[in-house]
Amino acid sequence: MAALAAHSPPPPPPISPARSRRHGSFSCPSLRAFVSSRSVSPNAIIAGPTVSWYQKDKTSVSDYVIEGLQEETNWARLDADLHYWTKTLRPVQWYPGHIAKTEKELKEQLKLMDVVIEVRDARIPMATSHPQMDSWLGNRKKILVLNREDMISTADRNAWANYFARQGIKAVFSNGQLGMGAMKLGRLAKSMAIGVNVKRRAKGLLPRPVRAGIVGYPNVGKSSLINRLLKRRMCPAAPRPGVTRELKWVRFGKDLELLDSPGIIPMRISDQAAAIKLAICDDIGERSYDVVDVAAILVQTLTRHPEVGRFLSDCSGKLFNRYNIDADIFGGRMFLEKLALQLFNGDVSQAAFRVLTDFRKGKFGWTALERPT
Ligand SMILES: Nc1nc2c(ncn2[C@@H]2O[C@H](COP(=O)(O)OP(=O)(O)OP(=O)(O)O)[C@@H](O)[C@H]2O)c(=O)[nH]1
Repeated sequence: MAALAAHSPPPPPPISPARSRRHGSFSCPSLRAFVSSRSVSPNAIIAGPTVSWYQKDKTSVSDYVIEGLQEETNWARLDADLHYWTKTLRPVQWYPGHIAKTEKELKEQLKLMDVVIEVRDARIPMATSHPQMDSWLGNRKKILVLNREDMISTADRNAWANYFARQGIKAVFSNGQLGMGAMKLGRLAKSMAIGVNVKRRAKGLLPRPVRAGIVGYPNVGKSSLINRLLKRRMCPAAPRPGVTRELKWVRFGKDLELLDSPGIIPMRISDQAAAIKLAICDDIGERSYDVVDVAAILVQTLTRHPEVGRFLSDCSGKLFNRYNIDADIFGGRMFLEKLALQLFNGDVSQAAFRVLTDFRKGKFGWTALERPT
C-alpha cells in the first residue's frame, strides 16, 4: 500500500480557458465539478506512461477525460499502463509447498499421458499460460481449453479464437460450472489419442483407455471440468485457488482416464502485471497480494473498458452506476477511499474486497482482462 503513495504525481497543470470550454457539453454534474475544481487525489494511481498529464505540459486532464470517451479499449496501451502501475508495488509471489511437489510429480506422470489438456482462464489466457509448460510437454499432443467462457464477452471470445487459430491452435471454450464444452473435450481427447491403440493392436497388445492429463494454473476450473464430464463430484472443487492438493486419476467410461492435478504456477512470477491479473481473477492465493493495490488497479483497468468504467458524458459507466463514484476522475486508490467512507466506515480493505468480489461476480458485466494485441 505504501508503494502506491510513491506514485503521487505533482498537481495537474491548470486547465486553459480553451480546454475548459471543451467540457461545456458534458451533462454529468460530477465531471463538471471535477473540471472546475481541477484537483485529483495525490494518492491515486492515475498515470501510466501514456497518461502522464502531470509529466508533460502538452497533455492535460481534459485530454485524458476526452481520451476516455473512445469507443473501444486500447488493449496495447492498457497493457503498457498496467506494467507501469505495477512497477512500484510489492511483488506478488505465491508458491506453496504443494505446488513444488505437484510440479515434480506432474513431470513424472507426463510420461504416462497420451494427451495433455491445458486449462486456462478465458479472462486472462496469457497470464494463465505457464512459461515452462511447452518445454515439459515436448511433442506430446495438447488441447488448449479456455474455461470460464461465461465470464467473457462474445467479442473477447472471438478475438481469442482467431488469435489461437492463426497459430494453428484450436482452443476449446468451456464452462466448468455448467458443463458446456466438457463432453467435447472428452471426445477430442479420445480422437487425438486414437493412434495409441492402433499401435498397440499392431504389436498384438490389447487396447487400453486413453490417458489425458488436465493441467493448468490454480482455480481455473480443472476439477470442475472433470466433475462435469463424469457427471459426478469426483474431484474437490471450490471457489479459491489451491483446493486440489493431490494428483488423482479418474476413469471416464471404458476408454478414457483423466488425471486431475493441483494448479501449478511458476516459482517466481516475473511479469507482475500478469500476477496482478491472477490476483484480480482469484487465481492466486489471497495472502500473496495487497487487496487494496489489486483493487485499485482493477478500478483503473475498468475505466478503460467502454460501458464498464468509462466516464461517459451521461455518467452511464457501470462502475459509476454501482457506486456513484467517478472512477475516471479520482483514480483507483481514491475511488476505494471514497467507497470506504461511503459504505465501510473508512475501511479501505473492505472497499477493495467489495470491488474485487463484484468484478468476480460479473457485476460490471462480463469482460476479459486481456486481448491479443
Ligand atoms: N463462472 C464459472 N465458474 C467456474 C467455471 N469453472 C469452474 N468454476 C468455478 O471456479 C471455482 C474453481 O474451480 P475448480 O474446479 O476448483 O478449479 P481448479 O482449477 O481445480 O482449482 P485448484 O484446486 O486450485 O487447482 C469453483 O468454484 C467452480 O465452481 C466456469 O466455467 N465458469
